[in-house]
Amino acid sequence: MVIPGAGAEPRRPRSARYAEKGYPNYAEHDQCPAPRWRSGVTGGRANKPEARRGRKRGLGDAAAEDVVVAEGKAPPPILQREEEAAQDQGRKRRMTDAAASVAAAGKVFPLIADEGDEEVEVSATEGGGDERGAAGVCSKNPRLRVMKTLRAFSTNYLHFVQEEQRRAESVRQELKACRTLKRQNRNNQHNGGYQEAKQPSKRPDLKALTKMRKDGAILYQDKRIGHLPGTEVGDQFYSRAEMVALGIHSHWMKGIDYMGMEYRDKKGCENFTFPLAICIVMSGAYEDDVDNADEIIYTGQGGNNWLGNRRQKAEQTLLRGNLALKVVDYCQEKGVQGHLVYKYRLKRLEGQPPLTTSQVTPLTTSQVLFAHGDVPMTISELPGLVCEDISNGQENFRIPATNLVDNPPIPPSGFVYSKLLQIPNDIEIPIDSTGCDCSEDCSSSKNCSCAERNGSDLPYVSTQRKSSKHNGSKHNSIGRLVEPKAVVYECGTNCKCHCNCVNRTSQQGLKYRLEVFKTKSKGWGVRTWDTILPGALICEYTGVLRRTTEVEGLLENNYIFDIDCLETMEGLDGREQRAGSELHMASLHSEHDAEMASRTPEYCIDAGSVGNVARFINHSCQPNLFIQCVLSSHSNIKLAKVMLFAADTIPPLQELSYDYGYRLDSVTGADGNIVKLACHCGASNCRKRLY
Ligand SMILES: C[S@@+](CC[C@H](N)C(=O)[O-])C[C@H]1O[C@@H](n2cnc3c(N)ncnc32)[C@H](O)[C@@H]1O
Repeated sequence: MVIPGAGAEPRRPRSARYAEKGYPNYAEHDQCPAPRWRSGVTGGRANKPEARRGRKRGLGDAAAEDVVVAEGKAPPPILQREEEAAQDQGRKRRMTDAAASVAAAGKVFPLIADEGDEEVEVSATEGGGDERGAAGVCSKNPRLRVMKTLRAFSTNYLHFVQEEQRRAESVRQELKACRTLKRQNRNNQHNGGYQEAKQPSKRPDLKALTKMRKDGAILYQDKRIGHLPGTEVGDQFYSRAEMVALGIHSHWMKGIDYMGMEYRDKKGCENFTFPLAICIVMSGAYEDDVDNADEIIYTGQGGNNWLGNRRQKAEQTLLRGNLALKVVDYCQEKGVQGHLVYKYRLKRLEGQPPLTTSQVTPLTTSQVLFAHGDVPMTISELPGLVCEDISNGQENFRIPATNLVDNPPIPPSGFVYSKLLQIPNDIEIPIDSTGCDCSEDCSSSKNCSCAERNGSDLPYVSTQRKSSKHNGSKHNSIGRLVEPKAVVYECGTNCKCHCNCVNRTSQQGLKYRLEVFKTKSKGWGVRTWDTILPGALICEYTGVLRRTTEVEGLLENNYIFDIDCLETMEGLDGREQRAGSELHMASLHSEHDAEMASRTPEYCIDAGSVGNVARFINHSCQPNLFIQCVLSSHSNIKLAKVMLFAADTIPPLQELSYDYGYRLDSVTGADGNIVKLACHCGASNCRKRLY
């Protein structure tokens, strides 16, 4: 058959989609720190600093079918083609093996090379690809490089959001100083300010990409045909900018990424015909798209009213990306709005792993449910529902529990839910007598003393969250931690700002719908129903505040968390050390010399019999959360609150996890022997043991 485009054996492009339309609100974190866990096995090691310092606590190708329409001839409709193909082959099959590329909303389906296939890497400048990763990060594990690059993008993004908000605020203040608009217009300087305020600044996500390009931090800097190491079937991207940061897709807006005619003579490209599509994004923006996860009907690019109602407003042409994708099964037909659009049928390659979400949940069907970032579920419909709300109404959202593992299914038991940390009478929490003088939100204040304590900027930036009809959230603005610190100083009792001030982010309760579910090998776990953005607060780790000496020797309590800001920041064996931590450590030392005298944590949080949803969050060697110590109404870091934040964009139904931070062989039993616990996190870099 004729394949205009593909010469010999076609290689498979990647196809991808991102979960939400529009550009995202990101954040980032470099490395997940080590929280502080105590094993209930014995209290033997609790007073051994060397044990504590360990890991122990704390913490298609478009290619494919050669069904191509002869130039100038109207192609038959897809289904007709399909039928023809099926008849041709004498079996019920929709497309040939070759015709298989695909994605489900928000997922990447790196197309798996056949055995013996070599990945073709093509540099725009010379043969051979270039993958440097997040600003020169040289991890050998491609998956870790992908994670680090995404986190680097988020950090950059949040910094630029913060910078933009500062700029806008200073212009606003300047304008406020003008008495009347009339006077502003007469006054050149102020008019200049007004103009500046009106000038849209470059988008923070694009600024972040520019910076990453400049720093050589884009992971795959040159276009490639085929699978990109480190990306996996089921990966979801919140924005195309993330994909550009990785180098999966080269444009932040266009749907089809392709290699143009200039690649014809490049080394390694001899067997291809160009232009050749290498990656597509299915974002939900085209109303003519159909997404069945294993098979999608993809609308070509162009003619969409991006800035208006996002409907098709003009006919598409068979140029650029559309031409590059014209190598599979495609046709031209009238779309929903009556304009001619190009449609391409793309199918998953046989043998690809199933979608991650369908592996973890019985909720998913073959339909892609998460195009807008949330699971459209009601609690009463949940399969395996054993409890409608483990929080008994204490949280902003109900937290259901499901159990599809035990027979008969049983709910979580043996604890009392408490949204707040319980303070026993014999532990006195100091209260600071000072606070900031800001009115309303501290982010709009020029001289916030709480910002100063955090090193001049507030630790959080407020970003808008897309409203979701599913979660009924009234919380459209989300405070996100720009980067992890040894300690975050929030506004507290004596601050004059409003309770919705962004610098009270951890005091505002749950912002995402969570579910406690029974896992096959780790007991209960927690997963999200909403897309969680990097830097967003998940929840506090609550329980009963105790002296560490009290819990020594407590057997069978797997829910004790040592409060140790230093170790959380330093990480374990340097593994989880966060970017800039030396700086934070230095400032922490200078401010808290007295408390630092002893490195032994004095207090811990015992969630054994009283606690919140955090007590169900499991350990992972490749976690998506990290621990952050937070101080608000007092300054004693030994009594800091322990908060869990998102390290990455976490798609719906993904299990939440953090690194418990045990060091191997650091836990001993009552008999003095080392106790081991197997890890079932399933990460590619799993250490196989929690301790
Ligand atoms: C704080 S609890 C987490 C919630 C717990 N799964 C439950 O059912 O309540 C910690 C305990 O969960 C289990 N656990 C957590 N992460 C695990 C992992 N990656 N592999 C195996 N077991 C894990 C271990 O028994 C651990 O002592």
